[in-house]
This record gives sequence, C-alpha cells and structure tokens, in this order.
Amino acid sequence: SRSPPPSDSVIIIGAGMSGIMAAKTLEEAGYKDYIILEADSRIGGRVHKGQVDGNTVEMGANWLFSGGPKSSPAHEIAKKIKLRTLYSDYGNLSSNIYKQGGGLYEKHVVESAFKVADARQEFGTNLSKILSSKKGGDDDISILGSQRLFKQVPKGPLDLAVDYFYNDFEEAEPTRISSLKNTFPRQLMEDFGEDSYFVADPRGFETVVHYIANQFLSHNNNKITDPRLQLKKTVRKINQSKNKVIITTEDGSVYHANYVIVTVSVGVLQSDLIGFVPRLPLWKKLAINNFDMAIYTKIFMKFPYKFWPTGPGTEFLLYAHETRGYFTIWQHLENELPGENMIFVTVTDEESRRIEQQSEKKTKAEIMQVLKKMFGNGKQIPEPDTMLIPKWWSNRLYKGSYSNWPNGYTLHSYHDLQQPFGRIYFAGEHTNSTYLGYVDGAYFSGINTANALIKCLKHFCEGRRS
Ligand SMILES: Cc1cc2nc3c(=O)[nH]c(=O)nc-3n(C[C@H](O)[C@H](O)[C@H](O)COP(=O)(O)OP(=O)(O)OC[C@H]3O[C@@H](n4cnc5c(N)ncnc54)[C@H](O)[C@@H]3O)c2cc1C
Repeated sequence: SRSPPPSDSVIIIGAGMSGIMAAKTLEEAGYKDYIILEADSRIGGRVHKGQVDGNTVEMGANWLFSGGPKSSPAHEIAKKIKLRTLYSDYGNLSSNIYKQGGGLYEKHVVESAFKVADARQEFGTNLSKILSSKKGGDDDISILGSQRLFKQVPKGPLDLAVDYFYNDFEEAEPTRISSLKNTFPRQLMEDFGEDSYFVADPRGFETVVHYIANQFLSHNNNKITDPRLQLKKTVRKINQSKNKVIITTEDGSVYHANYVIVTVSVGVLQSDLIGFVPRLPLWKKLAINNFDMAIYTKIFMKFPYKFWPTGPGTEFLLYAHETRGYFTIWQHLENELPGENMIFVTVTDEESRRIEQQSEKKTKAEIMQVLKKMFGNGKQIPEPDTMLIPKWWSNRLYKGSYSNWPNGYTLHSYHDLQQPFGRIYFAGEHTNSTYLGYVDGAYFSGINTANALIKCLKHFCEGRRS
C-alpha cells in the first residue's frame, strides 16, 4: 500500500490464546484496525487436539484448575461451553508405583517417600517466601539447591520418581534448573485451586479459543471469515523504523502497521525464525536467551486390549527407574475413552529431546520394555496399534512446550523480557509473571500487552528505543 498507515494500526503475530486475547482487547477498546498473522492453518497454538484412531486427545494443554479463591478464565469458558472435563484424582498414587524390575512398592513405603517430598516442598515454599520478602533482592536458589539446604536430596528410584512427579511433572524441567523463588508457591494453584480437571472432549480444548474468537471476529458456521485473521502467514522479518513497522512473511507478503504485538513462544524468539531489523538490543536478547523453554511430551498409545489395571484409583501410575524421568508418569484413558484401550506416558526435557530425535520404532521398543516390567508378570503383552508422539521441540513454530523460570534469572531480566522495544510489543504465556506457562497466563498476557499498547496509542508509550 502506498498511503501511510493510519496511526493506530496494529499487527498481532500468532493466533494462540494470547494473540486472540490481545485482538479482543483492542477490538473492545475501539481499535479495530489490526491484522492477526498466524503461521499455522488453524488458531489455538499450543491448545491443540490430536487424533488417535478417531479418538481426540490433547497434544498440548490438557488441565484446567479450580477450587481456589479466584476463578480461572479458561476454566470459566470451558464450563460455559460445557467442555467435558474429568477430575484428576491422584489420591491413590501410593498404591500405584512400580519398581524398576517389576512389582509394586508397598503402600507404606511410598507413603513415607511422599511425606519426605511434602516436607521438602514445605521447606522450599517457606524459603521462597523469605527470599521474596526481600524487596528488590536477587537472591534465589534452584529447587534442588533448596533440597540440599534441607539435607534431603532425592536418591534411589522411588524417591526420584516421587520427586519427578512433584516437580518436573509441572515445570517440565529438572529441579537443578528451576528457580525456587519463582516456582513456589505455584501462584496458579494458590489462586485458582489445586483441583485439576483433565479436558476430554471430542471438540478439543481449542474450542475455548474458538469461543473467544467468535465473540469478535466475523464467522460463518464456526469458521472464522474475518479478513483480519490471516492464516498460513509465517512472519520472517520485522522491520521497525521511526514511524512504522514493516512485516514480511515467508510467502513474500508485506504488511505495514504502526505497532506490532509478537506473541510467539520464547523458544521461537530464541530461534532465527523471525529476523528483527534493526536487531533487538542486547538487553532484550539477554532476557530472551537466558529464559527457558521447557519440553513436555505426552506419548499416546492405543492397544488391541488392556493389560493394565482399570477401575477406581488406577488412573495414575508411576514407574520408578534409576534414571530420573525415564518413562515415569503413566495415565490410562479408560475414564475418558472407555473401551478404547488407551494409555499415555509423559516425558520431559532431555528425554523429550531424545525421543523427538529417534525413530518411533526405537521409542516403541523402549516403552514395550517398560510396560513388560510394569504389567508383564511373565505374560505376553501386545504392541500398540497406534502411537502419537507430539514433537513440540522440533516444531519451528513452538520450539518447546512452555516457558520455565530458571534459577539465576532476575526480576530485572524478566522485566526486560516483557518490555516493548520501540514499536514492538511482546505478549504470550512467557510474559505473564503470575501464571507463566499456562493457558491462563497466555490469556492475561494478551489483555495486559494490548492495554499497554492502548495506553501508548492514547497518551504514553513505554517502548525503549535502544
Ligand atoms: C504439551 C503441553 C502441555 C501443556 N499443558 C498445559 C496444561 O495442562 N494447562 C495449561 O494451562 N497450560 C498447558 N500448557 C501451556 C499452554 O498450552 C500455553 O501456555 C498456551 O497455550 C500458550 O499460548 P500463547 O498464545 O502464549 O502461545 P502459542 O499458543 O504458542 O501461540 C503463538 C502462535 O504463534 C504462531 N507462530 C509462531 N511463529 C510464528 C511466525 N513466525 N509467524 C506467525 N505465527 C507464528 C504459532 O503457530 C502459535 O499459534 C501446555 C503446553 C504444552 C505444549
């Protein structure tokens, strides 16, 4: 276009929860001159259903939370649209932990391991509160560091499996890495509650994002027709000058606007998918590259028949191996998808990276070994008919699952991560310090960043120019 763009035009990069909420916030404030550029052929981003032989599973976000003093906006919408969710009951886990070589640990043995894990967490949470109460102080320690200080470092397969369940199952990174101060207490659970509900609806969790989008983008039969949403547009360059931004996509399209909101994951920002002209300043590059993108992988399997226990109190199972995080956390899907003979295992971090790089055949063989130990009991067990291994890390549009705050990363750096640079604003799960890593974090980040931009359009711009 030859004519100069109107002075309040905005481009939003990414149509995940944060991008959709940023657009909605602009729209409701009367700023309708925006375009959303999304690389994928769908909206929703990391809220993404998959199919296993016709059964819907959630490859990305899966749990919603409740029972706390505040309510989770994602959960509220899920209730409104009657999304099917099932309460995750971990209460019987002490009867469901398998030894490395097979057989269950005795309940009382596991219960004392849980007691120690609870004590570690309590010590860590108290220490974290002390560290946080020092205003402006940068003192922090890793979760593992706090366990050392408590003279209670996990060792042995059972203790490692329990520690992995308490920590990595949520942060998706090892305790050696995660910041104690910025992890405990887990603010999301303090606010929204610890009761977790597993989304199991054939429409998928992503219906929540669609529901929001349909409130302000024109649509027809559930398909968004609004020309301001442009799918299959992978942004490769953001060129910023004094008066505007020029955005180039992979297919050669060029877009002009006055401001841009970048909602891609911190993993994508760490990659070279999007080139910035001029380059991002050092303070911004440090903030981006010192933060962590964790990896969390659910490997879904459908078998010809069930050879694991079903019925009350059996949904969650742990496998305790001497290698921390080696196919530790299992969940069967008998409640969600009865009669479908489905189960999944969760891996994180280096195990996720390893599995993404090796053949499915190799992964299947490893899993069969584990399943044989857990449930074989000398009997033959069948191979899965179908496996689904999401590859969040290899996918250039995500480069991981969700962000995690590493020990040593200061509040000052975090502020730099959130800060706009000139006309470039940042949103996304990783920019919400309260609910970092969650769908609700993405939700609020979209609102907050759009509001900061609206403030700029109205009177005052925060964006540092160098
Ligand atoms: C395996 C897994 C499990 C999870 N479990 C939970 C859970 O149980 N509960 C929970 O609350 N949260 C969970 N999360 C986290 C949650 O899914 C995310 O925090 C949230 O969805 C992130 O939203 P976002 O808008 O910040 O980012 P995204 O959803 O990543 O949106 C960014 C969008 O930008 C697009 N994009 C990337 N690069 C470009 C480009 N160059 N040009 C154009 N578009 C681009 C992407 O395609 C994407 O659609 C999980 C995530 C994963 C992956």
